[in-house]
Amino acid sequence: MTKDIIKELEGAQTPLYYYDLPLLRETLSVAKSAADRFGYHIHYAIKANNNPRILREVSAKGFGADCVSGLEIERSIAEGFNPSDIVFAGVGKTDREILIGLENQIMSFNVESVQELEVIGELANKHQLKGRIALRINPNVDAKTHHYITTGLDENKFGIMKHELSKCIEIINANEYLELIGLHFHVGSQITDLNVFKSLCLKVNEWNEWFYERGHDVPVLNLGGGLGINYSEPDEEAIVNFSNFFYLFHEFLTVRSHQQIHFELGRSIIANCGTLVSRVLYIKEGIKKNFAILDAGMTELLRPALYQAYHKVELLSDKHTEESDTKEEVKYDVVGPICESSDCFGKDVLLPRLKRGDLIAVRSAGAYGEVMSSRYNLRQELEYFFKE
Ligand SMILES: Cc1ncc(COP(=O)(O)O)c(C=O)c1O
Ligand SMILES: N[C@@H](CCCC[NH3+])C(=O)O
Repeated sequence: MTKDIIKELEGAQTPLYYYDLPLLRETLSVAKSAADRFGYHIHYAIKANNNPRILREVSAKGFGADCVSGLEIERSIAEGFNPSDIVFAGVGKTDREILIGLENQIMSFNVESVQELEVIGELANKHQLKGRIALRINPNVDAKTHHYITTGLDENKFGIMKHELSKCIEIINANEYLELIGLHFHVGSQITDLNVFKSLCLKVNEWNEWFYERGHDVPVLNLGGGLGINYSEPDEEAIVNFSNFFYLFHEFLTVRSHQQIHFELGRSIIANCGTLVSRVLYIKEGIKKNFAILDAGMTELLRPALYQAYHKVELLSDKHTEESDTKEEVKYDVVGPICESSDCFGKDVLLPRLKRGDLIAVRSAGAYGEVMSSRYNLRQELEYFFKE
């Protein structure tokens, strides 16, 4: 963050979400050109951040959208995404949400159970609207990430059970309003070990072959998202290595010439473009610990409390260092104001000696930050700052 922006933030109401739009544009360009090299398609996972200003930037670059609710579909269309580039996943789609997808003729329903497929079939029939289907298969690949954000194991609720796939094919074949367009996979989020994606490719190859042998030469293979970022180095690695990621799929996927490869990327696109900016309310020097109490808490950024996730915490106000004659550093538990002991952004965080009013940045908060915020404790509405 440049000095002039920090100056502007000094006078702003906190807590606020700061979004770096030039970095977002650069990230989108890098991701797109890395994907274009292999003719791959990217759908931005709206669930990571559905702020309308962000969505407009993403849709303007020609990305598709990956949605998990009817309202996400409606918002993405309102913010410029083309319905024919929208995919719709989720284990609990309501009839109303399915109808939104059908009426907008989205690219595909990523179907997660036999019953859901039956309901989509009934509604498609009733309204005489085509429902394009991608069957979400649970490939039983360990994403080696936090167990709360692992989705592709047999014990997870996501995807259709292997023994029910033949039944799905029967349902689709029997309904002229259903069309099988593809297979969908997603094994988890914040995956930093690329070998996980290699294992996924090998499973996808098997399933692609399995369907082909049964007469279904599906045009679309959707590999989901999950590419992780480096939370420790938000400046040094502001943009993840999309080239390596896509190259891996190029190397290990066996694809027939007409098949299109799709991805659903959320975190890797938006995480580093967002920072939660907060102010130190109080410093409490305890017996065993020093606490820096911020005006932001788990209500603004839930990830540390929910997944013990690491986010880099930094002092923003540079006037602090100019004024201070020592470079003394102190360890703080950086906590929020919420009545929960898990309301903590970091323990024993080494920071310059803080004082009331200092601005604090909680980095890499662009993905699953604002969207997971809540009004618990009747918190005030979030504020925003967009770097243009
Ligand atoms: C089905 C599906 N697709 C895409 C994503 C986006 O994942 P990420 O933000 O890790 O790229 C998720 C979230 O994990 C998901 O559940
Ligand atoms: N909300 C999670 C990721 C879940 C992704 C959606 N399946 C996080 O903050 O890391």
